[in-house]
Amino acid sequence: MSAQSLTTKDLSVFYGEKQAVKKVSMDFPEREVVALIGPSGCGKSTFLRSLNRMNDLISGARIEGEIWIGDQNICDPGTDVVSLRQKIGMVWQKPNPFHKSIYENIAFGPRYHGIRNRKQLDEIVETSLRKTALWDEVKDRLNQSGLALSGGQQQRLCIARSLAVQPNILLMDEPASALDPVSTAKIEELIAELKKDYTIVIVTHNMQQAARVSDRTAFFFLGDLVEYDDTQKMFTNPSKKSTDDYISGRFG
Ligand SMILES: Nc1ncnc2c1ncn2[C@@H]1O[C@H](COP(=O)(O)OP(=O)(O)OP(=O)(O)O)[C@@H](O)[C@H]1O
Repeated sequence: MSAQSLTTKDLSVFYGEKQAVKKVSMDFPEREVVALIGPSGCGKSTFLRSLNRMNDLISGARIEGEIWIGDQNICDPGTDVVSLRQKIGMVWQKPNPFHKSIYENIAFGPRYHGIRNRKQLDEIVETSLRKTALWDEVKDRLNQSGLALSGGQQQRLCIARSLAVQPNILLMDEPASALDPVSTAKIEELIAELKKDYTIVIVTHNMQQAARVSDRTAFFFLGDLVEYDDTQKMFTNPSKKSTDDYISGRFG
């Protein structure tokens, strides 16, 4: 099993008594993009956050079931969540660069994980910024604050920051919903490029975006995984009526 393979088995997530995700079993093919869609409150973000144990940070949240990355069940209590989150990066809806320079935003993670050599850090910064097509835009102002960039550039900086610690899997929670159409198109192009190297899971409310960027699509409703199939099939000939209703805008 490769470190890029991701599988959930009967994964449930609870907030106190409330069950937000109900026994979801999914396989995420390596180096493909899977889109999670569904109406507000159906558990997409909760499910996504559980994949790198971010829900641990929410008091009262609890997981049941299994999440396999390669041959490791990351729900096991002995799991090192710091190294887990290194291997499974997360990009949030709103760009959230650190209050640091562009350079330091990228170098922070590798330094935290023990890399001190300046030349090595320089290389990581350049490579990460090139992967997100940001290098040419910022190479002459690496010491400027990351917050001085445009919203779209900030989001690409945050993606570059995730890549700097060499993850295998990227989780993205509505990564373009706060961005203008041009920046959104750049993020979508970037996702298409990144899937050559990474397994990507993206939550989106934008049906066109799901259709454009993903290989497979999962439709969630009230915490259940209703349907999971090739994106083309989901958008042209879904098996379930509720999927069809949602995709064609009849509810949600
Ligand atoms: N921190 C929390 N504490 C308690 N309940 C929560 C918490 N976060 C989410 N929930 C509840 O869990 C359910 C699923 O929420 P979640 O945010 O995962 O849905 P979603 O499909 O991602 O919604 P949206 O598309 O609006 O982001 C909702 O009923 C929500 O109210």
